[in-house]
Amino acid sequence: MPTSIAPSGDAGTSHGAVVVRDLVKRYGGRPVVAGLDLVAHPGEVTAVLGPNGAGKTTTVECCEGLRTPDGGTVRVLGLDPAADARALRPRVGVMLQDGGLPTGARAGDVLRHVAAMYAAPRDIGELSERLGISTFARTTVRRLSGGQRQRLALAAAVVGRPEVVFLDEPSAGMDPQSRRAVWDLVRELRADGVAVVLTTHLMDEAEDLADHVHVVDHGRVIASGTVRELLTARSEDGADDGAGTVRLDAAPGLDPVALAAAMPGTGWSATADEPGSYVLSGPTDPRALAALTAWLADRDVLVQRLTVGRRTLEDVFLDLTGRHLR
Ligand SMILES: Nc1ncnc2c1ncn2[C@@H]1O[C@H](COP(=O)(O)OP(=O)(O)OP(=O)(O)O)[C@@H](O)[C@H]1O
Repeated sequence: MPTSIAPSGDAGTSHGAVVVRDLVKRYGGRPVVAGLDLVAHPGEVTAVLGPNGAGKTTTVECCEGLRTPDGGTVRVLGLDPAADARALRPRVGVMLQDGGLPTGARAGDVLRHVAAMYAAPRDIGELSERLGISTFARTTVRRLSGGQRQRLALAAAVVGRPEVVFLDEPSAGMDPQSRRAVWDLVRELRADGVAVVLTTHLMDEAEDLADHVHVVDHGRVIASGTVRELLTARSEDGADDGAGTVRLDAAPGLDPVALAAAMPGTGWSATADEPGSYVLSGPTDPRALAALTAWLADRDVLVQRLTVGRRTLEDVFLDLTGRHLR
């Protein structure tokens, strides 16, 4: 594996609003969560980032007490989510991927009903306004669009002023304006000291919001750290991977190892994404690009497209697994 980014070191501590240790969950004998560790702290956004089927939702559902783990331990605010469900209910907010909302009720009534279950709920009018719920408050849930349901589910998750909030793909299917409203609300929750656990396969969501990211694949955390730590992680040979990515389209069949070796310094890695499409990661500067184009010219290879960009969590995932997040 072309990296030495370590899974979270703090997963072994007992501190944290959410502490998951060595979690195992099987479906039909198949482990979909296979020894997963993570910790989420108050006043932080913790992102669980991974491709479809990585085990993110299953992990969060174990934290919510909706699934029973087959192994390992899960503690939320120091309590067992299954055994202590009653004590946790007023302290934990949950936004499920499918909304989990009663489909026959009107949106506004759903929110009022949920708010009434809490001792000191948020101001419903203010929450509805900022999430744009007022515009569809009289519409029944079954007639709402996917994005509207998401916003209602988010409002229902936070209306009771929880200490911990689990948000599963919170901005999936939303237009840019709604997404901004959701992200602003998440930042406000963090500022209020809430522990926010966010599952997503959207790298920009994780990059923009998360204080700490756990990258999950095949039911395990394969890398963990702040976004900055992950983007500037050091490769196995100790060289700095740097902050740059060069994407190159040219003839298929170029050797990625030779491509990386053509670059100045030791901090370069390269992968052949698909035939004729290459991604190089390393300290991108004018000298590096000159070396690359000279190497290609020496081999009479015509560049069809060459783009230079900053490294993203997508690149980190690609480096770790050889696959794309989506
Ligand atoms: N109730 C279930 N019974 C059987 N298999 C399940 C069940 N729930 C989930 N799975 C399987 O477990 C694996 C992990 O699913 P999970 O929903 O946890 O992944 P995910 O990372 O949240 O993916 P996505 O981003 O698509 O939501 C998938 O292969 C899924 O098909």
